[in-house]
Amino acid sequence: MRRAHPVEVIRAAEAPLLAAAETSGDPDVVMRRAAAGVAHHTAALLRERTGGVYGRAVELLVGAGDNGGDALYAGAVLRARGCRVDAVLLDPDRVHSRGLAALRRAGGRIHRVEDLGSRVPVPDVAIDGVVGLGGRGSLRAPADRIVTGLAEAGVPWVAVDLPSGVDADTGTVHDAHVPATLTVTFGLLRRAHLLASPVCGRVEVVDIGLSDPPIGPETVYAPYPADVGRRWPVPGPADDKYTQGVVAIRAGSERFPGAAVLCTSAAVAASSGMVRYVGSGADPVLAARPEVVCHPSVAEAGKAQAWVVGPGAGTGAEAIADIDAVLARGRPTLLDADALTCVASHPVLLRSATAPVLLTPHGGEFDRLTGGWDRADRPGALRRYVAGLRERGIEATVLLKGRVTLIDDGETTYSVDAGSSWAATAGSGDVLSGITGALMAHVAAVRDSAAPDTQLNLARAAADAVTLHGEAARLAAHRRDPRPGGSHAGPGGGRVANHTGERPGADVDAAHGGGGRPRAEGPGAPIGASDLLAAVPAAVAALRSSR
Ligand SMILES: NC(=O)C1=CN([C@@H]2O[C@H](COP(=O)(O)OP(=O)(O)OC[C@H]3O[C@@H](n4cnc5c(N)ncnc54)[C@H](O)[C@@H]3O)[C@@H](O)[C@H]2O)[C@@H](O)CC1
Repeated sequence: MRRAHPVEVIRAAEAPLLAAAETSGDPDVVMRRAAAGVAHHTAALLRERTGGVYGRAVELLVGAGDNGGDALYAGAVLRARGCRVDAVLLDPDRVHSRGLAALRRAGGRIHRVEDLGSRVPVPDVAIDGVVGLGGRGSLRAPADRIVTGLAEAGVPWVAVDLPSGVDADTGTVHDAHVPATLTVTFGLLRRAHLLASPVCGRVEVVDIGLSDPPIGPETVYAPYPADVGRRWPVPGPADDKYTQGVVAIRAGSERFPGAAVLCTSAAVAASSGMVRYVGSGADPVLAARPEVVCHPSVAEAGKAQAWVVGPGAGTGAEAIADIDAVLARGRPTLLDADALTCVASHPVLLRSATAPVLLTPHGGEFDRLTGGWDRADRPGALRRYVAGLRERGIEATVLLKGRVTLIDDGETTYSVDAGSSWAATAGSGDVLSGITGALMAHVAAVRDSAAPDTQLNLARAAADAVTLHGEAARLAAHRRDPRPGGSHAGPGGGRVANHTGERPGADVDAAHGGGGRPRAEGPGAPIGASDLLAAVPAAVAALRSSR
């Protein structure tokens, strides 16, 4: 698992290093170490983009704090490697004076913002040293104007520590922010690197000598794709269809028969156990997947280790009665879509739950459940909602969907960046429910046979399912890419996305890019939920073979 920490923990981990630097008589020794890393990775980006480093133009946008100091020292290193370096000081009276002197000595040029006028030379790369850990809120004028101008000109941004305009702890991306192609941070990931990964670009961590800090309730986790692959359930020599987990699905309605097909088919594709179905969509479900076992009612369904209720299932009296009946069966249950609407209007329903529940709202459904939530603090709003449910005695885990999906069980937050936004398509949530339900059934079956008294780690299972779903979307979109190597890579489809950083086409598209909006997802083509579903086996294979 990757781990990311709150600012308080980072500052505490840095304190002994900084104290030692002070007493050594070289107070900037740590900063220079950090800056050397920034320069190293910026040079690598320059080589990638322009084929070299010598003679390339670098612009530094420098704020008042130590983040600006890092940028100035990095500029001095790049200058020594032959770059032309221009530093724009946003607050010349409070600039880091020793960093500034170092850049001057190296031959860098220094500008005040007001002296820039209508200067338009476009650098090969821009370094964001506006704010780091000490940043609060949106980029302010005139930094916002400079950032937007360069981003629209297609200049890649390297963020020092984290992109300015992104809150380090909440990961909130303010309207005016730096859309980074690359973020270079120091020693430890900050929460924002996992919570706001799409605007961080590739994240590089430079070793500055920090020790591992303690983990706590504010630590954010993200699974490595290879770990998800290692955990993914596949049948072993002693397995049969029951030992791998049976998931039962109550989904679909006259109005939404497709939800039943997508959800059950995804569960079939995700694991080799068994899938039961209850609902009005038995005919289309069987036409798509004859191996699904259909039942006339919840009461008549056979044994299942986990249940999924809600995709397209309706919100009427019958649907509500079925939610109640499913919860009363005492098995881990995933509540999605219409079931969440029912729970929002009848919160008492959750009282029937005698086993863990996983709620999987998107932002709008989370609005309904909470009566409105603080969008400036996504992880905080989620944690508070889960804590409220747990106070009511409900053993709940909540998965808040998005490009970056958050999962919280009251003690642990997982953050999963899908790595692309191709999955933002109708029916994709039904596929996610099926995958997640199958995985829940598997972990419940393993738990029941090995250690029935232990708690289920539903949050981790959900994080694994979201990782697979994102990978399936990416593969589906890329398999249609006719460029050599971009598509038709066959099952496994090539390299698995590095979800901390890889953002194909991480640049900013001027056509769409007012304010530095990230460009769409590089190569690939839009997909539907059926395409995503069809890519599930390839995604399992890709994760299982990733290292
Ligand atoms: N402490 C350490 O050990 C190290 C710190 N380093 C760097 O130091 C940074 C932290 O430095 P600081 O604590 O000085 O804080 P920052 O440099 O992040 O920012 C502080 C300044 O920015 C202003 N500010 C806050 N929000 C703003 C906004 N939206 N627009 C404009 N100005 C704003 C504040 O008023 C304050 O003057 C780290 O992010 C990292 O880059 C590195 O040198 C590595 C070592």
